[in-house]
Amino acid sequence: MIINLANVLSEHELESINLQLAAGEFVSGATTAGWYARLVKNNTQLSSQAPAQENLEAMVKTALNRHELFQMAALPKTLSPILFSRYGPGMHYGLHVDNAIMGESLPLRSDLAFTLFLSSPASYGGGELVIETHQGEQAIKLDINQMVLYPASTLHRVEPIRTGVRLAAIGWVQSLVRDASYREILFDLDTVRRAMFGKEGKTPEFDLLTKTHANLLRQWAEL
Ligand SMILES: O=C(O)CCC(=O)C(=O)O
Ligand SMILES: [Fe+2]
Repeated sequence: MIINLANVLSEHELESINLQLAAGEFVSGATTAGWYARLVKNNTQLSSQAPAQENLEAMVKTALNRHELFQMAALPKTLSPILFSRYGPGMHYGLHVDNAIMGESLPLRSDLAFTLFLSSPASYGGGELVIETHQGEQAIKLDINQMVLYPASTLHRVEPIRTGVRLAAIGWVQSLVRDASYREILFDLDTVRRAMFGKEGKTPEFDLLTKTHANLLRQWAEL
Protein backbone atom coordinates (compact mmCIF):
# COMPACT_ATOMS: atom_id res chain seq x y z
CA MET A 1 0.00 0.00 0.00
CA ILE A 2 1.36 3.41 -1.00
CA ILE A 3 -0.44 6.22 0.76
CA ASN A 4 -0.21 10.02 0.62
CA LEU A 5 -0.60 12.05 3.79
CA ALA A 6 -1.59 15.70 3.61
CA ASN A 7 -0.78 18.61 5.95
CA VAL A 8 1.82 16.81 8.01
CA LEU A 9 3.35 19.94 9.58
CA SER A 10 1.62 23.10 10.76
CA GLU A 11 2.36 26.28 8.78
CA HIS A 12 4.59 27.42 11.60
CA GLU A 13 6.56 24.15 11.76
CA LEU A 14 7.04 24.09 7.98
CA GLU A 15 8.36 27.64 7.98
CA SER A 16 10.64 26.97 10.93
CA ILE A 17 12.06 23.77 9.39
CA ASN A 18 12.75 25.47 6.07
CA LEU A 19 14.45 28.42 7.79
CA GLN A 20 16.67 26.09 9.80
CA LEU A 21 17.51 23.99 6.74
CA ALA A 22 18.45 27.12 4.78
CA ALA A 23 21.13 27.82 7.40
CA GLY A 24 22.17 24.18 7.89
CA GLU A 25 25.39 22.41 6.91
CA PHE A 26 24.79 19.67 4.34
CA VAL A 27 27.25 16.82 3.80
CA SER A 28 27.45 13.91 1.33
CA GLY A 29 24.57 11.48 1.80
CA ALA A 30 26.80 8.48 1.10
CA THR A 31 27.61 8.05 4.80
CA THR A 32 24.12 6.77 5.69
CA ALA A 33 23.64 4.29 2.84
CA GLY A 34 24.47 0.59 2.79
CA TRP A 35 27.60 -0.38 0.82
CA TYR A 36 25.71 -1.02 -2.39
CA ALA A 37 23.19 1.85 -2.19
CA ARG A 38 26.19 4.15 -1.65
CA LEU A 39 27.26 3.39 -5.23
CA VAL A 40 24.12 5.09 -6.58
CA LYS A 41 23.45 7.71 -3.88
CA ASN A 42 24.35 11.20 -5.01
CA ASN A 43 22.76 13.77 -2.72
CA THR A 44 23.47 15.77 0.42
CA GLN A 45 22.01 15.53 3.91
CA LEU A 46 21.93 17.76 6.92
CA SER A 47 24.99 16.82 8.95
CA SER A 48 24.02 14.57 11.87
CA GLN A 49 26.24 16.89 13.96
CA ALA A 50 24.29 20.00 12.87
CA PRO A 51 22.96 21.90 15.90
CA ALA A 52 19.47 21.99 14.33
CA GLN A 53 19.21 18.22 13.68
CA GLU A 54 17.77 17.24 17.05
CA ASN A 55 15.14 19.96 17.05
CA LEU A 56 14.12 19.34 13.42
CA GLU A 57 13.83 15.62 14.02
CA ALA A 58 11.66 16.20 17.10
CA MET A 59 9.33 18.47 15.09
CA VAL A 60 8.78 15.85 12.38
CA LYS A 61 8.28 13.05 14.90
CA THR A 62 5.79 15.11 16.91
CA ALA A 63 3.86 15.84 13.71
CA LEU A 64 3.74 12.14 12.81
CA ASN A 65 2.67 11.12 16.28
CA ARG A 66 -0.39 13.35 16.04
CA HIS A 67 -1.25 12.50 12.39
CA GLU A 68 -4.25 10.17 12.48
CA LEU A 69 -3.85 8.69 9.01
CA PHE A 70 -0.14 8.01 9.59
CA GLN A 71 -0.95 6.21 12.84
CA MET A 72 -3.73 4.18 11.19
CA ALA A 73 -1.65 3.16 8.17
CA ALA A 74 1.77 2.63 9.75
CA LEU A 75 0.85 1.36 13.24
CA PRO A 76 4.31 2.56 14.29
CA LYS A 77 6.32 0.83 16.95
CA THR A 78 9.55 2.76 16.36
CA LEU A 79 10.59 5.62 14.10
CA SER A 80 14.15 5.84 12.73
CA PRO A 81 16.20 9.02 13.00
CA ILE A 82 14.97 11.54 10.41
CA LEU A 83 17.28 12.49 7.54
CA PHE A 84 16.95 15.90 5.89
CA SER A 85 18.08 15.61 2.29
CA ARG A 86 18.92 18.28 -0.25
CA TYR A 87 19.26 17.53 -3.95
CA GLY A 88 20.66 20.21 -6.27
CA PRO A 89 20.86 20.02 -10.08
CA GLY A 90 22.34 16.72 -11.32
CA MET A 91 21.89 14.93 -8.00
CA HIS A 92 19.85 11.75 -7.82
CA TYR A 93 19.54 8.47 -5.91
CA GLY A 94 19.68 5.44 -8.20
CA LEU A 95 17.65 2.25 -7.86
CA HIS A 96 18.09 0.57 -4.46
CA VAL A 97 16.28 -1.22 -1.65
CA ASP A 98 16.62 0.20 1.85
CA ASN A 99 18.56 -1.73 4.49
CA ALA A 100 16.24 -4.17 6.26
CA ILE A 101 17.82 -3.52 9.65
CA MET A 102 19.02 -0.05 10.58
CA GLY A 103 20.94 1.34 13.55
CA GLU A 104 23.46 -0.50 15.69
CA SER A 105 22.72 0.21 19.33
CA LEU A 106 18.92 0.23 18.85
CA PRO A 107 18.26 -1.82 15.70
CA LEU A 108 15.06 -1.09 13.77
CA ARG A 109 13.43 -3.29 11.11
CA SER A 110 12.43 -0.99 8.27
CA ASP A 111 8.89 -2.05 7.35
CA LEU A 112 7.84 1.29 5.84
CA ALA A 113 9.69 4.27 4.38
CA PHE A 114 8.47 7.83 4.03
CA THR A 115 9.37 11.03 2.22
CA LEU A 116 7.99 14.33 3.45
CA PHE A 117 8.31 16.87 0.64
CA LEU A 118 9.69 20.21 1.90
CA SER A 119 9.96 22.06 -1.44
CA SER A 120 7.11 23.14 -3.65
CA PRO A 121 7.02 20.96 -6.79
CA ALA A 122 7.09 24.00 -9.06
CA SER A 123 10.45 25.08 -7.59
CA TYR A 124 12.45 22.14 -9.04
CA GLY A 125 12.51 20.04 -12.19
CA GLY A 126 12.85 16.24 -11.97
CA GLY A 127 13.32 14.69 -8.53
CA GLU A 128 10.38 12.27 -8.67
CA LEU A 129 10.50 9.37 -6.23
CA VAL A 130 9.92 6.34 -8.48
CA ILE A 131 8.72 3.17 -6.76
CA GLU A 132 8.58 -0.24 -8.47
CA THR A 133 5.23 -1.85 -7.74
CA HIS A 134 3.53 -4.98 -9.07
CA GLN A 135 1.55 -2.65 -11.33
CA GLY A 136 4.70 -1.04 -12.76
CA GLU A 137 6.59 2.10 -11.82
CA GLN A 138 4.88 4.81 -9.82
CA ALA A 139 6.44 8.31 -9.99
CA ILE A 140 5.67 10.48 -6.99
CA LYS A 141 6.22 14.22 -6.63
CA LEU A 142 3.96 15.69 -4.01
CA ASP A 143 3.02 19.16 -2.92
CA ILE A 144 5.03 20.80 -0.16
CA ASN A 145 4.09 19.41 3.29
CA GLN A 146 2.70 16.16 1.86
CA MET A 147 4.23 12.80 2.67
CA VAL A 148 4.30 9.48 0.87
CA LEU A 149 4.40 6.34 3.01
CA TYR A 150 5.48 3.22 1.10
CA PRO A 151 6.81 -0.30 1.73
CA ALA A 152 10.54 -0.20 2.43
CA SER A 153 10.69 -3.62 0.74
CA THR A 154 10.38 -2.04 -2.73
CA LEU A 155 13.08 -1.07 -5.21
CA HIS A 156 12.91 2.70 -5.65
CA ARG A 157 14.96 5.67 -6.86
CA VAL A 158 14.99 9.46 -6.99
CA GLU A 159 15.16 10.86 -10.53
CA PRO A 160 17.91 13.41 -11.29
CA ILE A 161 17.12 17.01 -10.41
CA ARG A 162 17.20 19.12 -13.55
CA THR A 163 16.71 22.57 -11.99
CA GLY A 164 16.18 24.02 -8.53
CA VAL A 165 16.50 22.31 -5.16
CA ARG A 166 14.55 19.39 -3.69
CA LEU A 167 14.41 19.35 0.11
CA ALA A 168 12.81 16.42 1.91
CA ALA A 169 12.62 14.68 5.27
CA ILE A 170 13.15 10.92 5.06
CA GLY A 171 12.58 8.19 7.60
CA TRP A 172 11.58 4.61 8.29
CA VAL A 173 9.06 2.89 10.53
CA GLN A 174 9.15 -0.41 12.33
CA SER A 175 5.48 -1.31 12.51
CA LEU A 176 3.72 -3.14 15.33
CA VAL A 177 2.32 -5.31 12.52
CA ARG A 178 5.08 -6.70 10.35
CA ASP A 179 2.94 -8.22 7.59
CA ALA A 180 1.80 -5.58 5.07
CA SER A 181 -1.38 -7.51 4.19
CA TYR A 182 -2.42 -7.64 7.87
CA ARG A 183 -1.68 -3.93 8.18
CA GLU A 184 -3.94 -3.26 5.22
CA ILE A 185 -6.83 -5.25 6.75
CA LEU A 186 -6.49 -3.26 9.99
CA PHE A 187 -6.30 0.00 8.05
CA ASP A 188 -9.46 -0.82 6.08
CA LEU A 189 -11.39 -1.87 9.18
CA ASP A 190 -10.31 1.25 11.04
CA THR A 191 -11.30 3.44 8.07
CA VAL A 192 -14.76 1.84 7.87
CA ARG A 193 -15.47 2.06 11.58
CA ARG A 194 -14.46 5.72 11.70
CA ALA A 195 -16.67 6.49 8.67
CA MET A 196 -19.57 4.68 10.35
CA PHE A 197 -18.99 6.60 13.55
CA GLY A 198 -18.98 9.86 11.56
CA LYS A 199 -22.37 9.05 10.00
CA GLU A 200 -24.26 7.33 12.80
CA GLY A 201 -22.23 7.60 15.99
CA LYS A 202 -21.65 4.75 18.41
CA THR A 203 -24.02 2.12 17.03
CA PRO A 204 -23.94 -1.64 17.90
CA GLU A 205 -22.35 -2.21 14.44
CA PHE A 206 -19.62 0.29 15.26
CA ASP A 207 -18.98 -1.46 18.58
CA LEU A 208 -18.68 -4.85 16.86
CA LEU A 209 -16.27 -3.55 14.20
CA THR A 210 -14.21 -1.83 16.89
CA LYS A 211 -14.05 -5.14 18.78
CA THR A 212 -12.91 -6.98 15.62
CA HIS A 213 -10.27 -4.33 14.90
CA ALA A 214 -8.96 -4.45 18.46
CA ASN A 215 -8.90 -8.25 18.55
CA LEU A 216 -7.08 -8.59 15.23
CA LEU A 217 -4.53 -6.02 16.40
CA ARG A 218 -4.11 -8.12 19.56
CA GLN A 219 -3.49 -11.20 17.39
CA TRP A 220 -0.99 -9.56 15.06
CA ALA A 221 0.87 -6.90 17.04
CA GLU A 222 4.45 -7.61 18.12
CA LEU A 223 5.48 -5.42 21.03
O1 LIG B 1 14.23 11.21 -1.21
C1 LIG B 1 13.41 10.31 -1.36
O2 LIG B 1 12.25 10.51 -1.74
C2 LIG B 1 13.78 8.87 -1.05
C3 LIG B 1 15.17 8.70 -0.55
C4 LIG B 1 15.55 7.26 -0.37
O3 LIG B 1 15.14 6.40 -1.11
C5 LIG B 1 16.42 6.87 0.75
O4 LIG B 1 16.93 7.75 1.46
O5 LIG B 1 16.62 5.66 0.95
FE1 LIG C 1 15.51 4.46 -0.22
